[in-house]
Amino acid sequence: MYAKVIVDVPAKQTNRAFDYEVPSSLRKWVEVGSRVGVPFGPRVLQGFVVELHEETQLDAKRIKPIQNVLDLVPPLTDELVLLGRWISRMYLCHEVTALQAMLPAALKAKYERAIEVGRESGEQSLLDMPDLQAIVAFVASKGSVPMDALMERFAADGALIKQLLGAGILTEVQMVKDRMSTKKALTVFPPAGGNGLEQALSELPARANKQQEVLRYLIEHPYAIRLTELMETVEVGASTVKSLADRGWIELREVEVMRDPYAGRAFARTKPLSLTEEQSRVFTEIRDAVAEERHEVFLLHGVTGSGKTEVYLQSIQQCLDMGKEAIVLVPEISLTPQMVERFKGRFGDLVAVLHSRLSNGERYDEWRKITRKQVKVVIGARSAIFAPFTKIGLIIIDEEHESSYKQEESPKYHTRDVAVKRASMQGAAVVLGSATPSLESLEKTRRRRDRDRPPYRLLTMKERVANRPMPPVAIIDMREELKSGNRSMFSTALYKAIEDRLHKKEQIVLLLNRRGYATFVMCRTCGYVSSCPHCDISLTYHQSSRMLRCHYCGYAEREVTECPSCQSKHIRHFGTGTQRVEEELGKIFPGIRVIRMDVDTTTEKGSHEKWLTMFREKQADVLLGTQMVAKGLDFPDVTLVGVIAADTVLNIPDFRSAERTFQLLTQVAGRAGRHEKQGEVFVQTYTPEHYSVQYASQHDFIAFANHELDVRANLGYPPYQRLILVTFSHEQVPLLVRFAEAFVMRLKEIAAQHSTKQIDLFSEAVSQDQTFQMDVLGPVASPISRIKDRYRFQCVVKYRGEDQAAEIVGQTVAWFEERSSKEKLMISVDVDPQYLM
Ligand SMILES: Nc1ncnc2c1ncn2[C@@H]1O[C@H](COP(=O)(O)OP(=O)(O)OP(=O)(O)O)[C@@H](O)[C@H]1O
Ligand SMILES: [Zn+2]
Ligand SMILES: [Zn+2]
Repeated sequence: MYAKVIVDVPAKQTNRAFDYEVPSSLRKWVEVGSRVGVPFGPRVLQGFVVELHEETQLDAKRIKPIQNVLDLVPPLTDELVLLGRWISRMYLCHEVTALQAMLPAALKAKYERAIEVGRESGEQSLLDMPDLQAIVAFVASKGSVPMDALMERFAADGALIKQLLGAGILTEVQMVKDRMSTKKALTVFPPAGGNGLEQALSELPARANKQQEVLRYLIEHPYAIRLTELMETVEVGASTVKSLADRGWIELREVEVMRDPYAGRAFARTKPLSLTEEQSRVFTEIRDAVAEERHEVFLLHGVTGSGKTEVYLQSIQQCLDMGKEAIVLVPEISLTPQMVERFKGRFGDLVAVLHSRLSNGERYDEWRKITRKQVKVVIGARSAIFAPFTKIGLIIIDEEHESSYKQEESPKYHTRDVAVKRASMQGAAVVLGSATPSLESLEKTRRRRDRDRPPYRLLTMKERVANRPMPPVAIIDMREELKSGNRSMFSTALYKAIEDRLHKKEQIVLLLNRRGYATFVMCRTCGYVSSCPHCDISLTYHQSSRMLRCHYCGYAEREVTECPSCQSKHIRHFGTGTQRVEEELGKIFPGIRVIRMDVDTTTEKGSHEKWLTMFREKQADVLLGTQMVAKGLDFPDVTLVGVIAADTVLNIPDFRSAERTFQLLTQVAGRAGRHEKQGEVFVQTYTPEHYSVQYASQHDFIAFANHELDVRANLGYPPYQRLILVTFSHEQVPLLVRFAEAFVMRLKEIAAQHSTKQIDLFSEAVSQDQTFQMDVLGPVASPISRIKDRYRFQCVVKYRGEDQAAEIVGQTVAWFEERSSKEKLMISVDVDPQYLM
């Protein structure tokens, strides 16, 4: 038997499957999706088996055998292997990069060197020396000894070991292992039924009372028990238990244990709520698709507080009733304990949770619950879409519009599109839920090709549950505030409202989508702006450390009090960041309790959850933060939401700014008045007339979407045209420009050849009626024209007609890499980019 193996080297030359022989001893174990160690040139590499064949096209004599198999059960399924290939073509990455992304970090390979007894007979005369004999005997007895261990054991005999290696009596092998091992714990095993323990008890001397206690306990509870647990229960030391094991009465051995990040937390079980009319209409549609095992994509547009989660829960129940599995994706920052609780509360131990705040070990163990089929539901961020389930009935993506679903590093996949692809491979239903759906998804519910149905189906929930009203939103024109002499960052109305809530002991959420203290430092005399010496962006002032920091590369310098350019003392912080607001609140409302949540206060593990718990327990009056406070939170006592400056996002030069502004305002407004108490929202802005601000204040997503879709159609932006962003970087500008221009020229040539023939990459995605059309904009300097001393140029490929463009760009990159390999030029390709930076 022969295997096609993708090796663990993300490079162009190795981006294909290589043939290996499957030795008969490994035949039972090697499957598609297995990780194996294979000889590759002088090394041994980890690889993934992607195909198995009885025959090979190559010269069988020259094919090397697979060295070892890393897993008893393959970590990837056939389907994930195919999905990996799809991702590598769609998003132009190496196939192994896509496959690696599907595995928990614990399964990343580690290469170890070990010593074994060699096959060659070598100079056997060496073995007449007793010292050498001892070493060889030791290695032989172990089979294989890690290099370090051998050197440690025979520390004085380095020269001898070398001699043995040189003679081929010992040989060095490279081994591939997992970076993370399973966690083991010493466990006590009494004999079956406690047999013989009574006898043991009678043999113990009277003064060994601790040992007696242990035996008595085990006679009553003749089951395996973790050593630490036994020590705690009977209040004895480890040595007491060990001495019993030494006498052979009980057995003590290491057993694998699972790290459960939610161990010890009790989740109150919840029952399905009786659905509102809107909920039940939507649920029926989803349930039918799941019940009929039909692949269908639903876009669930439900206003904030309309009860989308309950619909998800009951749809999952349907899935479980049919013996199938479900994946729930949630943006990383919305994956709070509160969120987990809602799922664990309904489905208990059938739920595994995967997110980046888990340690590698915890994540690995959660992941293994999936491969062992101990769980049926996975809830997690982005990468949970690769959960190795085999019978998926339903995939839910909550807050589907979130840009964090797009992975920023290679593989730069969009989770939503991967989910739809995976669901189509398994015949599963997909629910994309949001109060502010992405325009890409909305457009797919409207698109009509010939007489076909649109690719997605729109489901709508317009009302909050229990007839709770949407909170009224007041837009406050900050220019007017200035005119009337208010120079503070709080308008009079917002100030009064905060005062009122403090008085009533209700809670407040304040949003400012900018961290730090001020955006930048500028000299009022000469206009000098402090900027990063390595990147072309201004530095941000951080009050607590009194430092200026670059948010791209981490560069930091001391606060300046004098302009480095003109020595003027009129150098000041401009703009407002969360830290500034916190300080100001303290000044205006002495004694106010503020929790600030932004990247700077949530780096520590668990800090995000800690802040939210404190706020829930009403240990603070105000939750102030960046977009982190806008999403998914459900606090009954929040009756006021204030947006300090709606323009922060609007002013970012990106074609999605209006959409992001609308989403952010709608999401944060949705935090108010979700329970019995009525809520109120204030949006401060310098551009009150902007349609994104206006429609958000009216809670009118559809009107916003129609307006914005018109804008996009006119400018030829997504969702009507798709984009690929190609970024070039190099330390020297002239070289960079030459390369970028040559690239674009070659790209246009290749595209011209393609427009005449139809290429069918993945047939279902290629539409016949949309003729392929492609434009290349640029090259131009990137908006951030330098990062870490590398200059950046970019070009944007705009196209219609689905996937061919990726293929064309891929060919151009390949052509290019062959010609520029010595030049240290870096090219990065982002298909469907979320930001054009
Ligand atoms: N059928 C129902 N009967 C009673 N209460 C319900 C029902 N459905 C949902 N709720 C409650 O309504 C509140 C809002 O629901 P949920 O958080 O699911 O809304 P959502 O649509 O996810 O909102 P958001 O988009 O803002 O996160 C929750 O407290 C939930 O327990
Ligand atoms: Zn100056
Ligand atoms: Zn920098």
